[in-house]
Amino acid sequence: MARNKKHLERFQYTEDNAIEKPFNWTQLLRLLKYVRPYTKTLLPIAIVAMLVSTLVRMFVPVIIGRVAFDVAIADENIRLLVWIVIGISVMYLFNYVGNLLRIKYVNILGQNVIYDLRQHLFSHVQRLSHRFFDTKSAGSILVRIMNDINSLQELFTNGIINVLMDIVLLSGIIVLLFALSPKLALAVLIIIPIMFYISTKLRRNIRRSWQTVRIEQSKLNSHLNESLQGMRITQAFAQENENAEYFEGINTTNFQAWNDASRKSAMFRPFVEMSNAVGTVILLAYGAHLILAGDITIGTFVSFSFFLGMFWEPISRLGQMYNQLLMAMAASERIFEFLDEQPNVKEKENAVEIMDMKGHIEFDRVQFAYDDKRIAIPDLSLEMKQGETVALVGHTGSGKSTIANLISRFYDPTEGRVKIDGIDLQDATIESVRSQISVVLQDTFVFSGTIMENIRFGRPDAEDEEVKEAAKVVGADDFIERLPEGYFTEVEERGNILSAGERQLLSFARALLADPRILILDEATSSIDTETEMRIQEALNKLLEGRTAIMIAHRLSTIREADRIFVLQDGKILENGSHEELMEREGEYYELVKSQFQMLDAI
Ligand SMILES: Nc1ncnc2c1ncn2[C@@H]1O[C@H](COP(=O)(O)OP(=O)(O)OP(=O)(O)O)[C@@H](O)[C@H]1O
Repeated sequence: MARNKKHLERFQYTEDNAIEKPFNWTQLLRLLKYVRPYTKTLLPIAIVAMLVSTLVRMFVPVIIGRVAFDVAIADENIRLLVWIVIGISVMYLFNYVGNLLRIKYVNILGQNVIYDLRQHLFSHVQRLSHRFFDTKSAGSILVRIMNDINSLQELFTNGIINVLMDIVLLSGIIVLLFALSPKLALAVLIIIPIMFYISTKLRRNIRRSWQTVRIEQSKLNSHLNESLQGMRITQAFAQENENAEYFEGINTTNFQAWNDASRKSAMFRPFVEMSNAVGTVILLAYGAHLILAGDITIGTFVSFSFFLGMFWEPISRLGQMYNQLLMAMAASERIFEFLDEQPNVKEKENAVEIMDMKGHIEFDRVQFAYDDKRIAIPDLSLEMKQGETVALVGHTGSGKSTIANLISRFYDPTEGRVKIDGIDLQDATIESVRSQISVVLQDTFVFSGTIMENIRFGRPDAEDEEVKEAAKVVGADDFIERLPEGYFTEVEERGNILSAGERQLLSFARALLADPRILILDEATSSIDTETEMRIQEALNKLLEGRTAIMIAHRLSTIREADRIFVLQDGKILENGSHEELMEREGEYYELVKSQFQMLDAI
């Protein structure tokens, strides 16, 4: 059994997925702020509609008991009885219309709030810095924007109004019961705490047990899946017995979870019926006694029996609502955690626009660390002149991409300054910096849409002709024209119908269209074969013309033409100069080139 437990440790149910959290007023008030824009429009309509239908439901039993029974029937007044029937029918009509309007407006309100919240969260997440995305998986962000917000839907659609309605209904009924007969009211209301217990505690207990069942089932599924996939290995190592023991452990836990949940569920209905029965017995016994003693009329007794049947619904809903609130606490905690996240790269209030960027880049004693533990760049000073093509080379992890990230201001240096045209990037507006810099990455991201739209992403206001021209310059139009619908071919997200090289040509076109002052090519030519490479070398030269360009490449053949090459190691510059100068020096660069040639020779 100990072994089974060890095995189970592999399938942890993490705290991040907590389904419920304790109730928290501050959080609830913060959530309710999203209703504020509708407090003058949708909310009042829904509340009035709710009040109308609730009042009808509250007064009909009194009219039936105290007027129909005690007056009309007692006096055999048929005329009055007919009027009562007509009156109640009209009231029910109001009730019907009230319900209709309440449900309609409550749904619109809920949808609006969910829409606002999702929009707010998405635009906030979009503004967060790279550092945030470094530490969060896309999946976990997706879950918060979709599932967590969805789980608040019920709270905002029915929750708020239902709570109001149920509180009005319950307190109204209690007041009426006391007005009709305080003694009988006291006796009958004993069942309310029992009902509360059933609807909150017992129900929550049941729900949690079913959650455990689901968790156990998913563990069982994962284990089964893994077992079947690894069957050959299991058999090859003759581990069937061990495996069967593991399986038995998970299977037993699953079985126990089911038993527990079914046992608790089975208690629910009998409990509800029992509490109703207790109420009925009290009403019948004590009510009859009071009638005989002349304390209450038959009509009062009738009203009481109507009201008794009306208790369960609001109490049950309030209990359910409370449980839902605890679930909303967990979801909103996760949502607010993201909303409270501030971008690491902040814009100063008096930030300046870098107009007509020239592209002169300077690193002034820059230090940078992604986290507290490791320093990616200890102390770097360098200069890239306007219009220069600079190549960054060095082993994996030497800091090439980090330098590019600092130029685009995806991160701020921990110390020192990065300047463009003499302006410290931390004093400039983010938009003015990034809009004049283009980054072409090795893994080109293709959005779902047409090829045309994907290239136009570089400059949304570009005409079709300009898009085509850009594609032509980088030599991408050949393959685009060959696609079934040319520029209007739809590519799915990530562009699976295109080869890696084609995707890269596409990103060149995108960058050219954007016409940036600074161009960063991060391993951008790695997926292009040697033949295509030669073909686009010329195009690349066009792309680089008149701009400052930073090329990051492992394949040293692509950077031979660069004006200057920086050789990096551990975030420091080992040497810099043109290809010829560095080859002559026979230093680190020379070694790198030599080792690449040896590798090629060996192939
Ligand atoms: N987002 C990140 N979070 C934490 N550390 C990072 C992150 N990105 C890079 N690093 C670390 O910073 C150092 C420099 O990385 P960088 O990506 O700049 O290297 P590189 O020279 O571009 O490498 P490669 O050639 O493999 O792309 C490495 O030690 C790397 O582990």
